[in-house]
Amino acid sequence: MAQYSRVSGTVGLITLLNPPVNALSAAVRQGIVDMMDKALSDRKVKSVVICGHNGKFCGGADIREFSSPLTGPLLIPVIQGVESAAKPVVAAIEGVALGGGLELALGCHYRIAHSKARLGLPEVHLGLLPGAGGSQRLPRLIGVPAALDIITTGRHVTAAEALKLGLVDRVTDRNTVDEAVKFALSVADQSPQSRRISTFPCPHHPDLDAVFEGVMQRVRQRARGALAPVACVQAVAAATLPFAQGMERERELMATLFTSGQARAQQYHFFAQRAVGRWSMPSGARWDKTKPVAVHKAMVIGLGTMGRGISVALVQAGVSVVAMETNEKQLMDAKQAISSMLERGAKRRGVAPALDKIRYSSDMQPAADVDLVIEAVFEDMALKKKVFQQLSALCKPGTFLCSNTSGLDVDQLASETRTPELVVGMHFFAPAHVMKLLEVVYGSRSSPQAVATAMELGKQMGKVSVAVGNCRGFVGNRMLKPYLEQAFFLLEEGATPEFVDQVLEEFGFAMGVFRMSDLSGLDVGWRVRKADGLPDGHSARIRQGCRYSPLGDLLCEQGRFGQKTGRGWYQYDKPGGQVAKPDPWLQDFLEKFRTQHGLVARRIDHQEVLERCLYALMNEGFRILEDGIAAGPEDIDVIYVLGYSWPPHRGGPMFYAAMVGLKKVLERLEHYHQEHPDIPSLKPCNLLRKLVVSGSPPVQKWREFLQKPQSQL
Ligand SMILES: CC/C=C\CC(=O)SCCNC(=O)CCNC(=O)[C@H](O)C(C)(C)COP(=O)(O)OP(=O)(O)OC[C@H]1O[C@@H](n2cnc3c(N)ncnc32)[C@H](O)[C@@H]1OP(=O)(O)O
Repeated sequence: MAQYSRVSGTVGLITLLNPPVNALSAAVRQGIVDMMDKALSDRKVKSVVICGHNGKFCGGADIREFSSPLTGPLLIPVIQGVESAAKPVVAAIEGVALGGGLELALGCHYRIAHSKARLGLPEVHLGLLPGAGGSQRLPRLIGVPAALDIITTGRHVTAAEALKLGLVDRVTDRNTVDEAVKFALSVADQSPQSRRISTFPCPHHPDLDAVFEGVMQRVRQRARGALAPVACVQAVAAATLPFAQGMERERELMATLFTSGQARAQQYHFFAQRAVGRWSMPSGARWDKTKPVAVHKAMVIGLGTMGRGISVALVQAGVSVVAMETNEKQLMDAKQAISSMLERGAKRRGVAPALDKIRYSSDMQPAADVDLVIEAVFEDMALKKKVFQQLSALCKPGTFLCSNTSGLDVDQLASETRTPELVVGMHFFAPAHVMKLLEVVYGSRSSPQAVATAMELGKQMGKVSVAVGNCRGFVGNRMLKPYLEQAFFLLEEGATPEFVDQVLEEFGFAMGVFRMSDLSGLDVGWRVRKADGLPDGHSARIRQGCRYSPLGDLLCEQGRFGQKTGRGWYQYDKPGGQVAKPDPWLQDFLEKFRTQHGLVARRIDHQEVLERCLYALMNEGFRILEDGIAAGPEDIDVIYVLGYSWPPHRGGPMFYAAMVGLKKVLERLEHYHQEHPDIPSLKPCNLLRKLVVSGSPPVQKWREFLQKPQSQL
């Protein structure tokens, strides 16, 4: 809803009131209409200010309303009503003006922003476009190139940048509403006629065609099949037409997006990202019943790529860091690298680099005086255990001990310490100062407070933290295994790496499985498999009664580790090269392999690649839910979108399973398992069967079918 009062004698003040972000629900839209009527019919009122309750202008349309039939007045006429008002209307922007919130501000005749406010049109992240006139008014106000940038990236603009762009008229450090009221008084006698953005022509640009072509090309490349970014460009292109025609085009494009499955997927992802913050543990411990401990000082042990990124993320979050590395040369290199990462980051954010927040050490002693340690040494259990033993002896009581591991047993590490309750896994993703995902892994003895502290620290670092149980590979890497396996089996059966990658990239992954494997290095998994007892030079296709593909191992035995060696599943022009080219050697190798094992290459189609790779991955997701390793499908989906480049417009693997239809997924898995009975990951899991028998409920209802979770190894 909206509140109305008359202030300073002649200013009508309308306050949007819908905590926490004053989203434009039906009641708020109706409130704006009613309060505008009141202000315009009050003879004493000469000008109007619109502001938001509690220091937040408006977070946009109420996204929750998108899933049911719209009620109340539509936002477009509400904004038109504001713009066409005969009295000047000023937007007082504090906190955020996003989406429909900024569109409402664009309907006002003047915009005053607080210096800390953020403005943006992030609809593209919800699978939409700014469909309440934003795609038409913004380019008219700030020009096509700047509008295209803001609309297609959905990024938030600071008040300072908004002022530079001409998006706001004034920026203030003082009370924004008071300033806006003063401003409204000063323009009370002026006609708003010349301030109506819908009447502006689109500013001239010498080569608009080239601008649109360039942006469209970039957007299509980045979009990976997402419809919204492309529609955003098309909508802005319509801003060069007369306003009414542009609005009609915006409406048509919006209607297509609105009913697309993609918008549903991205809106699900928006709420899923927030839902994972409400974590729970098998013991019944929960986010709202556990207080995290504030971390002022942390230590990072091991300054390889991960340790460096983690140090930077901590410093940028305002935590004092001791970065430790025993190898002096590595320590010096790390210091240089971390300083330049901090400087680059600070430059991007327009602040001073916090170089004084970090100090370096070549020994473990400073661990005695920190609140939390993140161990980020090489992924080797024996080495990590040694570090945890040392930490246990050194740290003061209450210090949280965290391991940046991508899949090792957190309970084993905890058992090396005197305080297993303070031990958790913190699985960062590379580059750790950039990637938004953090898996927080609780072991069987981790205390709720340790989990809450790691979750909160992740949030402070700007990450979306997901609490997961302790099992091999946790959630993300555990699901990756059957996915990779299927890709290897498909090669054995007749596919090529290029074809498998092409299918997965068309689906929307940033990189197909083989290009990704070349980038991250084939040797990483090989070393883990060898540590698990993989015999050298052995190419058997059946291990412990199950199908096994030795292809990756055989490539590693040839020194083909991927990009870093210039050869892997593809060939590169040099070690470290990035352009993947099909390698005739690999074709020959695959043919020989098939002959050696009596395999006849068959034609594998697009559908089989997708179904076998993705359904095997989803099936593991159902098992993870069944085992209680993830608390709900949202947790898995957030992990896959933020950490494994699953296309956001497909929601995540569990959401996608629901979109495809659980019955179909089950049938196809049954079919493939019948064809390949020696591949256990294709055997449909019980939870999937149970959901199908229960009529395939929507993904939001799956939690009702899950047993009480428990930590499992
Ligand atoms: C014709 C169509 C016209 C217009 C289309 C649109 O306007 S689409 C909406 C465009 N707006 C956005 O995309 C903004 C989305 N919100 C945010 O980015 C952040 O929430 C925000 C505003 C920056 C605040 O961030 P903060 O970290 O402070 O809070 P949090 O994200 O946890 O949100 C708090 C709770 O508010 C809920 N919420 C936020 N925005 C909306 C919204 N637009 N509609 C409905 N609900 C919203 C959010 O879900 C949180 O609630 P929770 O119960 O925890 O899920």
